[in-house]
Amino acid sequence: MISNPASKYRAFDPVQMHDRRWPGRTIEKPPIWMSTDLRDGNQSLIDPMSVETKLRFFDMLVEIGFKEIEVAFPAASETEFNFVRRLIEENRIPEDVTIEVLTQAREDLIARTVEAVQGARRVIIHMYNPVAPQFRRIVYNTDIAGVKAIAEQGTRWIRQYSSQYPETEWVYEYSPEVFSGAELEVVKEVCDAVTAIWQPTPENRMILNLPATVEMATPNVYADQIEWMDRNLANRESIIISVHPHNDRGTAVAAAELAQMAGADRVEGCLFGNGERTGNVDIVTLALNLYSQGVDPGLDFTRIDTIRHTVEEYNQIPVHPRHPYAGELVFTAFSGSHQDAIKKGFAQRRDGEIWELPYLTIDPADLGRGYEAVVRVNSQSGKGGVSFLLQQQYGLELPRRLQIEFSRVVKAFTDREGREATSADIFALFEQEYLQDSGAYSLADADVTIHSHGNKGATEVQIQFMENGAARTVNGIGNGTIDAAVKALGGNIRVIDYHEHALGTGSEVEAVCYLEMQIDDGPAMFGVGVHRNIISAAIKAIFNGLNRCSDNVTLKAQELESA
Ligand SMILES: CC(=O)SCCNC(=O)CCNC(=O)[C@H](O)C(C)(C)COP(=O)(O)OP(=O)(O)OC[C@H]1O[C@@H](n2cnc3c(N)ncnc32)[C@H](O)[C@@H]1OP(=O)(O)O
Ligand SMILES: CC(C)C(=O)C(=O)O
Repeated sequence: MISNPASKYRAFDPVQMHDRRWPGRTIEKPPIWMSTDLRDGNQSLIDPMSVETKLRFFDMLVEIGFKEIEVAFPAASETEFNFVRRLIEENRIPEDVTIEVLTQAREDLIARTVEAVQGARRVIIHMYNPVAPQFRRIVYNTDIAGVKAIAEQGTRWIRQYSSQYPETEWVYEYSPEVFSGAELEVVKEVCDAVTAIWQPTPENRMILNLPATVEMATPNVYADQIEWMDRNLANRESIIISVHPHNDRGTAVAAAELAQMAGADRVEGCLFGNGERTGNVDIVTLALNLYSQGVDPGLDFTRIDTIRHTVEEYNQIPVHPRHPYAGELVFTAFSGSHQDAIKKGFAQRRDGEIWELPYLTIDPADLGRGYEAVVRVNSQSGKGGVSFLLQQQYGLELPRRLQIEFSRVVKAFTDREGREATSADIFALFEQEYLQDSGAYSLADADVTIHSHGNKGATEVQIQFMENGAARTVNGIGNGTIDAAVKALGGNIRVIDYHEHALGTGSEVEAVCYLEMQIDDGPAMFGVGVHRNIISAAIKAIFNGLNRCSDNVTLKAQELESA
């Protein structure tokens, strides 16, 4: 890089407009979408698509809901030409879908293009020629009158050749190429001249497509350019203003949105932003941005993962894992505070409510994605993520202090392994820590007797267990099972907290008990028990806790006389 970029590059001149209206507007309806995946997307690929691939891509675009699809530059190659013929001859174009084809303003190319679409019910024939000063000077060696004459002549040829097929409904689209870098008065002069030749009416409108062929300025500048055209074009009521933003500065989505606020009726782009250089504007993002604002975009991305995989295969270009809405990781939180907020959001969410999940702009389920990838755990994660996964995948609802205790176990794992802990890893760690019967203590059997004693009921528990290989039997009476079990085991166990819930459903249901306890002055820690019987689950939780602190434990349990 050079130390003085101003010696090589210059800032884009802003549009002089002091009463611009677009900043105060909002987008309340979708634009007319036009997919150019099979044309602008295709022309940017290392290996352009085969006819078969284009046929499958076309079907997918139809399924998503596109009503206008630029299918080819038919004069470019046999593949392009044959693809258009197959669409038409095999009746593959649904009644409500219009195909579009692109041509330069050259007679032979126009003739070939019209030949390619013969027999189609309705066609948008799209002609472009560069009008921007750089192109006039460098590419055409001509002036404003020269580029205007090319546009006019090309439009006449299109009229002439297309009129040979009156059974087709012809819609004309004209693009003053590199609109983004052209003088607005010049663009207006050329576009008005083209309009005057085509003579659109409010009933039969033509499309003026104003491309950011190269994105050259901040998106507000593009919006100003579009608003200027909206306000100054002749015969505006007979014109559909279309935009075609490229993404050279990485702001094509913003440019397309501001352009709609500025008066654009139609947007051309590609799925996931494929296209020349940095790509065309991404229609998936635009559509789902609308959706997230409560506006039906008219395009269906319910199966976003399938669409993404298919497009990756057809384009032979991967979609970035962080691509808005579609990337593999975009609904995934690794960091603790995000996971905590998401977990709380899910816990508080009720069906039918407005979506207000922290960090998740839309419900992944609306795009056919599950919630399992919403939270993933690595060394940046906290208790929220760990407990979310145990709850979502295994139905375990850990009490808060157990979440804190267990997340240390997981943190030690992720630090040690230097990698993500999957749900399976986390559950294995949980099983290892809390659900194993091995250890110094193991429960063999327990009998519970309820003594009514009038209103002052008492519970008696007899427990048979192994302590360091020796069989023992103890007995205790208390206010409830846990109290009685604790007394049977010697009374130096203090229960601090207790939670239980059902696990599973139907005949497979089990009970899980979480018991926080302290032995003598030792640290508080949890034991967990799972059993079909809730009482056994509670006693197992005590034994699990004993095993977890067995190094510091001396039970004061008194052997039963009879044992
Ligand atoms: C911004 C865009 O995406 S525009 C679309 C671009 N897409 C493509 O180009 C893909 C398909 N293109 C092709 O396959 C080829 O370019 C073809 C078959 C159409 C034409 O190929 P060629 O005849 O070899 O011409 P080439 O592409 O090199 O074009 C250059 C010539 O066309 C002229 N030209 C370029 N664009 C246009 C236009 N829109 N209208 C009129 N003339 C044009 C150039 O000035 C140049 O003329 P010159 O030879 O007199 O200097
Ligand atoms: C043909 C035109 C619309 C184009 O692709 C561009 O300007 O980027």
